[in-house]
Amino acid sequence: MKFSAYLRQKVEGSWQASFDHPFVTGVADGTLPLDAFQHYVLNDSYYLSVFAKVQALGAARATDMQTMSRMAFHAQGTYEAEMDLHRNFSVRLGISEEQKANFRPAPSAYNYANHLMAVAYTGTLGEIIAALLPCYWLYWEIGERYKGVQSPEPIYQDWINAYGGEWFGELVQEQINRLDALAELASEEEKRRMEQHFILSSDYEYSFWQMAYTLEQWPYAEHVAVAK
Ligand SMILES: Cc1ncc(CO)c(N)n1
Repeated sequence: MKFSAYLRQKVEGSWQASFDHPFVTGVADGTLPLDAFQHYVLNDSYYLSVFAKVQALGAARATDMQTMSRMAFHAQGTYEAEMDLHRNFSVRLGISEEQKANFRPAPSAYNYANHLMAVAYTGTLGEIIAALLPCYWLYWEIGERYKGVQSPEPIYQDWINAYGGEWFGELVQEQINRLDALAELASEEEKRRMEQHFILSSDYEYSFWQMAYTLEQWPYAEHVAVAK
């Protein structure tokens, strides 16, 4: 069995929970409150800026020019495609400059980003890809599941379309193949760490929906109390 297939099996439960999460089903059927999506967009913009940095750190860790160039291309892609999408959402959701200026990532977004950063600075390229892969792969599966779905909310429809696109599928497959190639060369000990990172990232993906859906804040958030 390919290492990617082995990992996919391991996270069946948490990925299914993501597919069934009211944030995800609410995007598709339009029942998700817009303030939850706004909370998601703000936190995801922060998350994606770290995601791109980790892709670039992966580029720096590569031992051949081809892999380095591809990882750098992926970092650029995150910046262009995903940040573009988010800029567009920010305008349509009416997120103000003040909201952006005062924004602090919620605990779950901050923890997930720091998990990726820790792996980027301490792990091998195989470990970095393993930590990044659920972000790609889970969203791709969501995009596939909701292909053909027409959400009553046009903003949500654009989000669904972004992850069901052909261009995204190709990027995901490339990273799955990269993970399998690196796993072939990895020791049992390294593969064990790759598995841990993949599972932890999958758990954080689930937490991210929950964070958005519950409008998660830091327990002590004076600025929120003052604003109310
Ligand atoms: C939290 C999260 N995971 C994955 C993606 C897809 O790249 C995203 N935009 N945000």
